[in-house]
Amino acid sequence: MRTALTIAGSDSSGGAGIQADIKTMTANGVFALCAVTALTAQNTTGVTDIFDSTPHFLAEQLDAVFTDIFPDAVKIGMVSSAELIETIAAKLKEYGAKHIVVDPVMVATSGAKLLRDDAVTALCEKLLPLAEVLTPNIPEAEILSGMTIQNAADMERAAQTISEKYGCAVLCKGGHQINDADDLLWRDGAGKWFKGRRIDNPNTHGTGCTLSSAIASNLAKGYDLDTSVERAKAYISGALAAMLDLGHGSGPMNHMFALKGDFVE
Ligand SMILES: Nc1ncnc2c1ncn2[C@@H]1O[C@H](COP(=O)(O)OP(=O)(O)OP(=O)(O)O)[C@@H](O)[C@H]1O
Ligand SMILES: Cc1ncc(CO)c(N)n1
Repeated sequence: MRTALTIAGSDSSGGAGIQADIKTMTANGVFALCAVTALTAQNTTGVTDIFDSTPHFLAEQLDAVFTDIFPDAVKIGMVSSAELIETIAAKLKEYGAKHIVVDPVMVATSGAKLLRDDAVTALCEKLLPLAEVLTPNIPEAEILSGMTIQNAADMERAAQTISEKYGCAVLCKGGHQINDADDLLWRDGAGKWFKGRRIDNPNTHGTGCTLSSAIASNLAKGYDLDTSVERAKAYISGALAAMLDLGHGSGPMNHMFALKGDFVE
């Protein structure tokens, strides 16, 4: 069985972060490994508190994983401080990790800030150059490119700028602002649009975590990047289309939409 590692924060509401990643990897047929960067006290209406792992304890988790079950792909999500980012970058280099997907998580769907301002530089200098693909949404792409994005042409310019700056592919997500379900992949000097069917579902908590984990799962299984993005979009469309409705805010998706009924021996 292929394996994928998520390095991310825990979401107590189960819809984003490590929990979304593990469900996504499992649903996509790979064995999920995890290293927790932080605990968040969070639900569908917001984040009330964050408790960071120490850099030492994060390094211990990464050593434990890489020296035993070497992951076929790695997904990185919420990492709130420069010290934790530096720890991850050093360990990924030490072990020669492959197929690294970085979701540059900065702000939660609910508006909570998940990355400290002083950590943006560490993210850009240490982690982004290790990535095979980055998956920013529009506000994140604006910060990483230093440009304002108002339309599809701006998305293309920003993705190209980020890709050239950090030497990796960039999947800029149209998200909830421009072309809801249309994402742009910029790689090797050219852009390709992945058009999605817009699903009228207000419950989008954890969509970014889910998409990046689905891409990592497909890379782990040996698919090329274009195919991995295509398959990840099909997966997230299925999870959104299942129309789960939990909680008082923007709720989680049904990651297990393809499971049929209860397990019986
Ligand atoms: N209503 C929708 N219908 C279909 N696909 C959608 C919809 N909303 C988002 N998506 C898709 O979900 C994926 C994640 O994109 P999104 O822009 O929501 O990420 P994000 O803003 O990083 O997520 P998060 O809210 O978890 O931080 C993308 O592939 C996007 O096209
Ligand atoms: C732990 C965690 N990671 C990422 C996100 C982004 O959706 C979130 N809300 N919570």
